[in-house]
Amino acid sequence: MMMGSKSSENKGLYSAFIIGKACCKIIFSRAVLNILAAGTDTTAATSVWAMTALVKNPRVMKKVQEEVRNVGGTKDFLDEDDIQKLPYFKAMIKETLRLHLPSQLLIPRESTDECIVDGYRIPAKTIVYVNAWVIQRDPEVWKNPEEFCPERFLDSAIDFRGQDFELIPFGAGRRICPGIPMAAVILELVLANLLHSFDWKLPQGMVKEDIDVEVLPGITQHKKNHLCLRAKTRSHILMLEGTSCDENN
Ligand code: HEM
Repeated sequence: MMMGSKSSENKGLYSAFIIGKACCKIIFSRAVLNILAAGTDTTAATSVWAMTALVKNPRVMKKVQEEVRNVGGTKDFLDEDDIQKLPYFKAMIKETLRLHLPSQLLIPRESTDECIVDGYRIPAKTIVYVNAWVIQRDPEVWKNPEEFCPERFLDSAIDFRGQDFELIPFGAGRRICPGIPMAAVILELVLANLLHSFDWKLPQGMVKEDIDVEVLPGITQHKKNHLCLRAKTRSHILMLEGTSCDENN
């Protein structure tokens, strides 16, 4: 994608794109937009799914909050160093990405050579779709796959960085998500601080069974219906209201 122009040499990526033809600007802006879309939508959706899973599983919510608060103590803000001391919290994020991965299908691949997968012959040059959602709920791999149970990762080396093919919310191989470090830091900081600073209650009259896990159609799997919760600090209750929550409050 780098544009060949002597004057663009050593002037950085942006110069390489804009010097020359107008279409280079378009390519550059599309590339930036792609990164923004790929990065913001997915992390936002995953944060909502994590909170959804936690309010639906009060046992996990209690356990993860205890861990976060033991480490956070009276601090106002948990930083990246604090988060390294939170094994259960990190396991909770893995479990969220196992059950509620934002991209269910990975980027399509083309097979280079003929091969046999599980008895099926895949000719060369076949477009192959990898369904990570199905892999991550495979009962032959995961015990009680539908259950939200971070404990499964506590004594396990399985990670989401593309080496363990049973957990591939960021994909694997050459086209693996390049945003993993950024996504991990954002998810950890956002969720740890939400759990540290607030208790999360359902709107009056609602029980956890009322919270659905329906998904909006689209490339990124967003929760279809807004997650509406009351955030309660130690000293007072902050009502977090969205327009769609009004009827519940
Ligand atoms: C929870 C957060 C995220 C999830 C679950 C996620 C997931 C994915 C997946 C599944 C792919 C396709 C990988 C494959 O087919 O092997 C992908 C690609 C990509 N992701 Fe992410 N992503 C996340 C956050 C981010 C962030 C924060 C950025 C950038 C700041 C980012 C940038 C990209 C880009 C540019 C690609 C395309 C890579 C290519 O075409 O080769 N993603 N992501």
